[in-house]
Amino acid sequence: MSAEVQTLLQPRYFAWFAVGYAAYVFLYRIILYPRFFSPLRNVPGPSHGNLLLGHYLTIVQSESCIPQREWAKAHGPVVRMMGPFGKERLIFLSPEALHQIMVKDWLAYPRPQFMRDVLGLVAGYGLLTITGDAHKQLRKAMNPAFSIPNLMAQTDMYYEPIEGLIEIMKAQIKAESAPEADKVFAMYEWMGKVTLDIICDTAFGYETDCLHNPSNELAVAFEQLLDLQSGANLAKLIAVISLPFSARILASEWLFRHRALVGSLPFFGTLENMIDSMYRIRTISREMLRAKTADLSVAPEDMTTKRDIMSLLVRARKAELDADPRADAMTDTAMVDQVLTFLAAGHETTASGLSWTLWLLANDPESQRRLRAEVAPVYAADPRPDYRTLKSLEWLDCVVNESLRVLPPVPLTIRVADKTDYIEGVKVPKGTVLNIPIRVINTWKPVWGEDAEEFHPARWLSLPKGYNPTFSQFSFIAGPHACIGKTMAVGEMKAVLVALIANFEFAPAYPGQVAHPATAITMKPDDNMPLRVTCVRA
Ligand code: HEM
Repeated sequence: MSAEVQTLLQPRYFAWFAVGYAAYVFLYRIILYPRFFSPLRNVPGPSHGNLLLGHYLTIVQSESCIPQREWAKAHGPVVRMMGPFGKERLIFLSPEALHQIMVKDWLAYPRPQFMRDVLGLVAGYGLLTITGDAHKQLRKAMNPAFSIPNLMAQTDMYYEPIEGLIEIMKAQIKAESAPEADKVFAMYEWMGKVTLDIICDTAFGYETDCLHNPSNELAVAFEQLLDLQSGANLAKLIAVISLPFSARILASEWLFRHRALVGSLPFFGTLENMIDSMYRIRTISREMLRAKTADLSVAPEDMTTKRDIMSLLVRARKAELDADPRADAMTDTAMVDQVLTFLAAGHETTASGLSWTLWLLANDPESQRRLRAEVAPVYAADPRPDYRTLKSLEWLDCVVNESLRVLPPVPLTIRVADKTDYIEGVKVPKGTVLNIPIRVINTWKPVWGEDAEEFHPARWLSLPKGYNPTFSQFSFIAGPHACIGKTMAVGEMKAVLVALIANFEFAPAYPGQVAHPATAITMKPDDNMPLRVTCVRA
């Protein structure tokens, strides 16, 4: 080694290099580049925000999508905002841009790695985390479970949990000694139980009955996980997950056994409960899979019955291995991840959608009365309306569409540009993170008018001129990554609402009640949505 190289390797020179590099990052990447050199520097948007963190803290500490909505109002449908360390982010709202990002060039705009890692951890490495050919293949295998004939056959399975819910609520109201016989229910908690029972039964043929069994392990673990949902905890998770190998370590048995270590850490302590609940949910999913694999009725030729999600997966794997025992079939761990994806994606979203709908109806007695007038005779004729009947109820359709528009359970999604390209005439450099603020798109005044942020179900009876059926109400997004469970979720919400509205009247729990949407991945009421419930049907 030459003397010059030896000199350069001395610790004090290393320190100088480190200081020089940090100064370069700070001065050039964080201050100079976004202001003077970036091709995005002239895209309209808010001023640069915090020197180091940009608008990150504003976003994490605010109600979901509210800052983005204000920026879009001030700057228009293409907005530049700042992420941490000088990283620029773009917001796009127009149908043309959304079509390019989500539909036409979807492969060039995947979910960013940190998002896939977070989703993989809390919702399994499945449809939500893969892309390209692997995604196309899995989606094709899953589609039959969400076909209209399958959903029509499935609708009747929603009613056992729904009837259980109605019975419990009536009994609890009756037990109240107050003469007006009403009771405040934490509706989000009850919606969580009913949707968990429904998804476990319809998707996995697994009976949880968390409605009657509050200590059900799966329900308790999900409750614990959802209680931790907040922008701050999500930020901690993203910080941890960006470390190498952390995603796998966080899901490992070793960390579960040593989770107390995490609990003792300052700042990151809350991750202990997250590790605990995620591990328990995985264990139960593994049990569901084991039971299903052992169920001999899930035979490859049995295509008429057992079209639930897990049977489809188990059957596809069995057929693959029967044809070639050395085939590279899905492992048990990969199958558990699929189970987790459907449990997580299909349960809490629908519970939040239902809770927000009840909240909006509680604050709009006229819309609620009109809904009751529509559904009560249907319910009286048959308390288990089928798929077609649910679909035919016009006002119910307006209410569900409008609630999902104003308070979408998934308020925001993110993509990253995998190549440099132009969107809406803006040159978007490779690596730019794109914000798709669903809540802002859904309440965009140039499309929906001045009252865009208000709940008016009647607007669906006469849609505005600028309405685009794919991109104006974007709650399930569009394109190859669009929600596979959309039709199921809407049908399930309608079935629950028919029974609830036919039997009960909903009002705010106390005067001046305000809703507080808490967001991490989904947007849920952070106070479990207490509502005052009165029985209107014996
Ligand atoms: C009101 C209820 C629901 C809402 C608002 C909703 C919304 C969404 C959204 C916005 C996405 C796209 C996420 C992204 O790409 O960033 C998505 C994807 C997905 N949803 Fe839903 N969802 C709901 C219910 C369900 C149900 C009931 C299921 C299944 C039983 C489900 C399964 C999935 C899956 C598997 C994906 C990933 C699709 C893919 O990438 O191919 N969802 N959902």
